[in-house]
Amino acid sequence: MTVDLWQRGCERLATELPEHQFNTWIRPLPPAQLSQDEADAAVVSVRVPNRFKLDWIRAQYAGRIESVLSDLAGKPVRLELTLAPRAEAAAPAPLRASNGYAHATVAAPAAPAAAAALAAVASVTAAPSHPAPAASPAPASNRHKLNPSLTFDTLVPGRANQMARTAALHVAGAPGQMYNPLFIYGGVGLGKTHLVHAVGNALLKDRPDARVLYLHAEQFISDVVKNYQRKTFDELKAKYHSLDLLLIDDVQFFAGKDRTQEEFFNTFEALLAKRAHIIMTSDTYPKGLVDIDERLTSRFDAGLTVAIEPPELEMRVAILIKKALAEGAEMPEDVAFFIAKNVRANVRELEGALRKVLAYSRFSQKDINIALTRDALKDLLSIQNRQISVENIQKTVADFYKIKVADMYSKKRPASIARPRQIAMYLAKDMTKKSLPEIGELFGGRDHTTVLHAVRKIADERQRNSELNQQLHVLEQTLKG
Ligand SMILES: Nc1ncnc2c1ncn2[C@@H]1O[C@H](COP(=O)(O)OP(=O)(O)OP(=O)(O)O)[C@@H](O)[C@H]1O
Repeated sequence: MTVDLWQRGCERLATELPEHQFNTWIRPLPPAQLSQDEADAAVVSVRVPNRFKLDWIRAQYAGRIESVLSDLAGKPVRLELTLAPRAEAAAPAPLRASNGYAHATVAAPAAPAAAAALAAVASVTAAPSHPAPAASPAPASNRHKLNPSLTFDTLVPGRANQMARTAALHVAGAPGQMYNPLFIYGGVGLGKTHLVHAVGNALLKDRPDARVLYLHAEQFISDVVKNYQRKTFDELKAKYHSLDLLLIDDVQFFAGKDRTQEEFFNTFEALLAKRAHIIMTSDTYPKGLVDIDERLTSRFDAGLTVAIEPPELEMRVAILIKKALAEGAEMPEDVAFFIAKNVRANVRELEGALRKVLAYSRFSQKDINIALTRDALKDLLSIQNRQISVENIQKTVADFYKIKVADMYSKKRPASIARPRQIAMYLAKDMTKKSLPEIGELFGGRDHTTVLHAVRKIADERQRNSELNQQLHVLEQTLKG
């Protein structure tokens, strides 16, 4: 009866929630238990594997779940979320492993309640640190690979990295406890490496004797090869299995490397067994990794998987201002907006543009303003202007959503066509210098108010819908070549 109610509730939620939200938060939950409270009201209890997920589900979805269940049961149903016991939480959820659901981008919090929940999680890190696992002093070599300038202080927070940053802060404050392993994924240059270094640096500040190792997946591969040739696997074990915190970047590089995967699996199991923490980064979510054994990918997904998204405009501006200050330069806000509007790919490119502007200003001994910035970035800006035309946008968007280019000018209205058309209008306004009437003309002689409506709608939705934001980001990158 309960399972049935819960099952039906899930089926309903699957149709009402965006797919990636359902797959990330609701689908992995185990079947619920039904009971009655003192007032004889129905209570549905669900066990959630960790506090982070519990806070998030409570803040974001509890009301929705209750109303769906109440509706289906024909009477009020109260949802009770409880933490699963450790052993239960640590096991990879069989449902996830077997059904291969798409573990997509984690949505950024929209409601204040969610922000409060996150703040509550973050504040846990301020508590005194947990007792360190018994360890002899760390060999100095175990700490060498951390970059001391990549800290939480130098990482600009924003919607794009909110979940990942909060989880990372939590791990830094209480390694070996929750979110183990922590799996951080996202596109190039979005701050994954920065974040994992920040955890390592924070832990070492707190516990200088902790054994922390940061390395790129390729270094692990070459270590395995070296030890394989020399038949010195005990050395490999001694190096990795003794760590308190392993930070490993770009695990997608393990693809097709069977022996490495086997060794990593052993390392992984050994570290988790002694409650050492593992943080991994990758360009995709665990189930999206190719040529990596499912035995590994399901373990990657067994702790917490979070995305880092491309930063939105305001965050790009904040990053520019902060990085300029760190270089001893003052960046006027209008200039920061100008650069941020023109350089959107990722933070690394943003840094590149900033370096050019700062160098140009120093070299010409002029203050930083828009005119100087235009000059400094003229190559970059002219490449953009040359490449992006409305026709190009229409073709790219039509290809992306698998509709005909002709549908961009047609009067057809089904959502499968109208929405890509609105997206193309939005991009046309954002990425070209064309006016609303000109864009309307190029979209089959539509009125400028139609274009305006599309531009506003997509811009607004982009703020709230991380899946759309990702798609737009891909389109923007494609258009910029
Ligand atoms: N939120 C941020 N605040 C400040 N600096 C940032 C932020 N995000 C990224 N950066 C900076 O951008 C640069 C690129 O970041 P990083 O190397 O961490 O990216 P990545 O996601 O690991 O990329 P890749 O997949 O290419 O390794 C670094 O210099 C980093 O310090």
